[in-house]
Amino acid sequence: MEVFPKVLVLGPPTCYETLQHIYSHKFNFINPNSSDLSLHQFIISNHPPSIRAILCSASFTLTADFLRLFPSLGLVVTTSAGTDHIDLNECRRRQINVAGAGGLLSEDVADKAVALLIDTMRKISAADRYVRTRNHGGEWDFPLGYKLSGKRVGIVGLGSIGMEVAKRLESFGCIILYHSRHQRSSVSYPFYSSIVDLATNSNALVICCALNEQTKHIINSEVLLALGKEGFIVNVGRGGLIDENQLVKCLIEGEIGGAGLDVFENEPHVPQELLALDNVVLSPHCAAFTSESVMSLCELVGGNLESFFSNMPIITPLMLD
Ligand SMILES: O=CC(=O)O
Repeated sequence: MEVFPKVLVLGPPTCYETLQHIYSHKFNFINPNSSDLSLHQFIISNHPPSIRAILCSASFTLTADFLRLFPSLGLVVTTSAGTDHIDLNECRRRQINVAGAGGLLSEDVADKAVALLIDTMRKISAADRYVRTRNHGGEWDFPLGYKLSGKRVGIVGLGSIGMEVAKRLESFGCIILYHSRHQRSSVSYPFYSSIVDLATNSNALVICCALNEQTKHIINSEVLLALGKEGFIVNVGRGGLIDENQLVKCLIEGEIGGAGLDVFENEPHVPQELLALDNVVLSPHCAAFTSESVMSLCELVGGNLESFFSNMPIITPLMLD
């Protein structure tokens, strides 16, 4: 009987069902989330020593301790653009390859960022609620939103997602400014090394950088106050980039104009206070996923696994130096 390489599935990623369908004749997917195997049962089983690859989504945290359960591990494939859920130091130390989504999700995330910005500024979701709850006759008297065209939008993190956001917002007539780890010589947008200065000079901030020790709570109360009462913030990065308690406080006290949030600090928990605010648009961490991106992810993940198990270079390696 042919023995297929074992791939541990954690998360499980949105594309897993399709992937399983296409690749179950090549890989032995082990999904401890399934009804017949719990994670604990899996860990104490005889599987861990023979696991050579892990497939995960951003919702499963791969700590160094967890990775140490797999002495033969050679590859981690994540279906996410972000890699903050993986202990990259441990992967580097053990020379475990890490494959990410590359730039595959950038366009979808950028579309969602722009949608959230327009939604919060033009009150689209609030208008929808308004019509649904007042559709019994009587005058309409809906509050004014803000024009997007001509606004100064500060992008935090001008990587592949940030660049797609900039491109889209330029075509809406916005003026793009940015903050990034380094100034980029390939763009002429004004660069701000200080995020408070960026906020002071922006009507809206779009947060698209990676979460790491340097960027945790990069958006704190000082930044939010600098953004101001008519300023808007959109987060399609990670919840931990914003000090959520301070964000909630600023929204309640009217210190900023509104927020469009795809991500939260303690997912799937969303602070109760946000649910009651009409100037906040909430989304369940799904900016990256469309029918099309999930199909493309399947192909990419399958390609990365096939390359790894045939000793070829993986397609979208993360450079761990
Ligand atoms: O959040 C989703 C991703 O990182 O792709």
